[in-house]
Parts: sequence; C-alpha cells; structure tokens
Amino acid sequence: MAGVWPVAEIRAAEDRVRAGLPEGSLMARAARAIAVQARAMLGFGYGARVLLLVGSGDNGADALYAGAQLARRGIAVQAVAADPARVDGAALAALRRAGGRLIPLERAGDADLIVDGLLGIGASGPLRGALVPLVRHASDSPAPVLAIDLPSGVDPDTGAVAGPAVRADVTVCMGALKPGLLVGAGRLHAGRLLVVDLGLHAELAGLTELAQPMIRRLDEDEIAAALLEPGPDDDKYTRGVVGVAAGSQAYPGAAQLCVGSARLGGVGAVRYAGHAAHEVVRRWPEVLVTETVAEAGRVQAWVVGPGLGSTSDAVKSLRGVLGSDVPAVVDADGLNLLVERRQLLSDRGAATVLTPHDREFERLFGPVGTDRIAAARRAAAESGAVVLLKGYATVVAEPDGHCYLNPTGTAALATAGSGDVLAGLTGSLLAAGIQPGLAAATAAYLHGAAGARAAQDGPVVASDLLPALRAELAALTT
Ligand SMILES: NC(=O)C1=CN([C@@H]2O[C@H](COP(=O)(O)OP(=O)(O)OC[C@H]3O[C@@H](n4cnc5c(N)ncnc54)[C@H](O)[C@@H]3O)[C@@H](O)[C@H]2O)[C@@H](O)CC1
Ligand SMILES: Nc1ncnc2c1ncn2[C@@H]1O[C@H](COP(=O)(O)OP(=O)(O)O)[C@@H](O)[C@H]1O
Ligand SMILES: [K+]
Repeated sequence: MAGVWPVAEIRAAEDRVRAGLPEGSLMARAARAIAVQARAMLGFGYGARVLLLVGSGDNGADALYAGAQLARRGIAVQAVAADPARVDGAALAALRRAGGRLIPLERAGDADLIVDGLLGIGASGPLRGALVPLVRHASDSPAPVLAIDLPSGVDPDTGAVAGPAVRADVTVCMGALKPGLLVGAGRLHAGRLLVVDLGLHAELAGLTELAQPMIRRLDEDEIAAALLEPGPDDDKYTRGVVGVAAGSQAYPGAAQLCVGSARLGGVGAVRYAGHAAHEVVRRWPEVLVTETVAEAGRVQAWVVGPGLGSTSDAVKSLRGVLGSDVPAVVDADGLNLLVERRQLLSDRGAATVLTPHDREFERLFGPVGTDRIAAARRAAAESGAVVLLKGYATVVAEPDGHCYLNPTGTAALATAGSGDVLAGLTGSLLAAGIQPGLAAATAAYLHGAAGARAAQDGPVVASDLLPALRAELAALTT
C-alpha cells in the first residue's frame, strides 16, 4: 500500500528524520538515487552530456549534488541556475570540484538528459521569473527529462498546472508520494514515478497516528486481496446478488453494458429492472429480468442511472433504489435526477456511491476546480456518500475524508458507455460484500486496467471493456 502525503506532513516527517541523522545525509541519499536514475536513462556513461536546471531551494541542491556524482563518472555536466546569486553554495562547490560547470542559459549546449531541479515541495503558485525560460528550454529540447521530486510547475498538493511546467519522462520522488504526482495535470507531467525511500514512512505513520493514511494509492496486490473468490460453501445467494436499474427504450445499450460488467464483480446473480429487459436477456441470458425495481427480488446492492432517461419511470426507479436498505451506486441520469431530489440521499440509511464525471459533479456540488481531491472530499462530506470523481486520474473520497487515487487508466476510456461499465462493476463489488470506498476504488482500478489492456489491441469501444475486464480479473486472481 502506498500512502500519499500532503506537503505539510512530508515536511514534518522530514524534520523528524533529519533530526536523527548526520547533517546532509538525507540530501546525500537523494542525490545518489537521482544519479543512479540519470545514468540508467543515459544508458551510456563517458561522454554523455547532462544539463541541470537549478532552483534556489533544496531541490536545486539535490540536482547539484547528483550532478557532482555524474561528473565524477566522466559525464559532462552543465548547470543553469534560475538565479545564480541564490544557488546553494556547498552544492555548487561540490559540482565544481567534480568538474561540472555553472553557465548562463545562452551557453547551454545540446544535452542527452535534462535534470529538473527547479522546484520541489517548496513550490507555490505558477512559475515565476527566470524559471519560465528554463522550463521552455527543457520543453524545446529533444532530451529526456528527469524531474527531482516533482516536475516544476506542478502544484505538489493538487497536481494543478497553471502555466508552463516541466513534462518529465521520469520523476524521482523523494521519501513519499505527493498527491500532485497522481492527480490532475500533475499525473501527466510526472511520467514514470520512482519513489526513493528516505526513511520517511515510519515517521509519517507515527505522525498521523492513523491506521491508514488519509490518501492512498492501491496497488495490484491490494486489489487482488479485495476481490472475493467463491468458497466451497457458497451458493449463488451467499455470493451476493446485484440489481441493475439502467437503460430505457431509448438507451437499451446502457443497460447491456452496465449488466455486462455487473456480471463480473464476483456476485452469484444479476437482476435487471427496467425497459430494456428484452435486450438485456437476449445478450445475457443468465440475468433475471423484471420491468420495475419494485418487482425485482432481494439484492445486496443496486446500480441505478446509466441510460435511465428522465421520465417518470426513471424517477420511480431512482426512488425505488434509494428507498431500499441496501448499498447503491448512482451514475449518469441517476445523478442528474438527484439534483432536484437531494432528500433521497439524505434519507438513506445504507451506503451510497456517486460516480460523477466533471459536468455531473458540477450540477450536484458546484465546480470541480483545480483541486480534485478537495472537491471529491467536499462532495463526500456534504452528501454522506462515497464520491468517485472520474477523470484521467479518478479520485474516490469517503465521507470521513479518506481518499483513493487511482493509478490505472488511459484516455482511451473516454468513450461512450465506458462509465456504464464502471457503474455496473462498482455495484457488483458492493453486492459481493466489499465496503463502499474500497469497492469504488477497486472498480476504478480494474476499469482503468481493462481500458489499458483493451487499448493494446486498437481503438477501444465500451463493449471491448467486458472481455478485457475478465482477462484483468483472471490475471489478478490466478
Ligand atoms: N527537506 C528534506 O529533508 C529533503 C528535501 N529534499 C529536497 O528539497 C526539496 C524542497 O526544498 P525547498 O524547501 O528548499 O523548496 P524548493 O526547492 O521547492 O524551492 C523553494 C524556493 O523556490 C522559490 N519558489 C517557490 N515557488 C516558486 C515559483 N512558483 N516560482 C519561482 N520560484 C518559486 C521559493 O521562493 C524558494 O526560494 C524537495 O522537493 C526535495 O527535492 C531532498 O533533498 C531530501 C531531503
Ligand atoms: N481523458 C481521460 N483519461 C482517462 N480516463 C478517462 C478520460 N476521460 C474519461 N475517462 C474515464 O472514462 C470513463 C467515462 O465515463 P463517463 O464519462 O461516465 O462515460 P459514459 O457516460 O459515456 O459512459 C470514466 O471511468 C473516466 O474516468
Ligand atoms: K523539480
């Protein structure tokens, strides 16, 4: 499990770790890790050319010390400073002793690798002053970019990018993951992530005195552990039954897709209630169908909303589901119908998972803004529901503030019907007995991984996600 830590907590943990270590040893560890990764990216040593972009804080000092190590290995290291008068003196001296040079930007030659040491967790606001031309230089250069701790220009806590920002191929993250590397535009700018262990995690856990960090990124092992496999004593009812109230005469496909994925989340049976019963059963003969939610038998969780429309029957379905005492996933049209019927949420006793994209979110909770974690948390606290905010990096927030940042996915998932598949899967995991926040995070993970898997075979449409999901589940559970 990876905890993801806001800057304030990382700072506090760093202070404690540093207090127990000889002066400079954290930075020495950081520099070593950066140099190792730089050499791996260069692929060759002697004669390679590295350009360091150096800021006035410790991020810049990290770059200079790493540069010194590279220079000692016969690599030609040039450094360009945002403000030469405010460069860390000891770090610059180390670089010079090793044969590296500080030069003005105009004299920077071609490089085989650029190291971004402009800003780390001390960053605030959009890049200012001399940092801007340095970042432009990196963008204009064909050389790969290694960012230290965080790509400069990315907000460490939110991932927001409000101007020029470094696009890194690899980010070597110091000590612990920051939210800005995993959400918003920051995720795209960070490239491949490597975390260097500086001994921070024990301190972070101790500091917060929490059983779980407030923000987490689930890894493959945790997803596999969350999935429930049938045991010898199980029957179709003990495994859980999921109900799907989706689709309509106008949108029967949404019902087929939502049911299609609901079949896959480990439940013993799927019930469908709605006006696309004929289409559903033709495509999925194992599904038990009725016209209305009221007629459907007992289920352990419902999914309501995809392709439901806004007719009086749609409202009836939503009321039927939210009036029940089992967990429910509300998606798409279900969310839009909720805008005028919020009391349906506040009256609920059982758990609810809301799965909005940005426009649906805005209708219910106001603009998402640039801090997607804060937005999802605010909505979860306000509604008492788990909020799964979709996007390039999906955020799942629980009403008490715990969050999951989803690491999987691909922009190829931005295709009609893709959300219907996610909603069905989420409901199915809920019905199988996984607790709501984890069910939503697990669904987002599997959906993203299935999207990436499907994309390997060409352009993705939502139907492709169903076989890819099966393959993903098989890979995880065998
Ligand atoms: N604290 C520690 O124990 C360790 C820190 N390390 C490194 O230290 C970094 C943090 O160092 P600092 O606290 O010095 O912070 P930074 O190196 O991120 O830089 C802060 C400086 O940048 C300026 N600045 C901030 N935002 C700016 C903007 N938008 N435009 C222009 N200038 C801006 C500030 O005025 C300040 O002078 C980490 O990211 C990491 O790279 C590592 O060496 C590991 C150990
Ligand atoms: N640019 C993107 N990158 C990665 N994933 C995306 C992107 N855009 C959308 N997605 C994902 O695709 C799915 C789309 O869901 P949604 O917008 O509800 O589609 P639909 O309503 O057509 O079914 C969500 O899981 C979302 O996270
Ligand atoms: K940086």
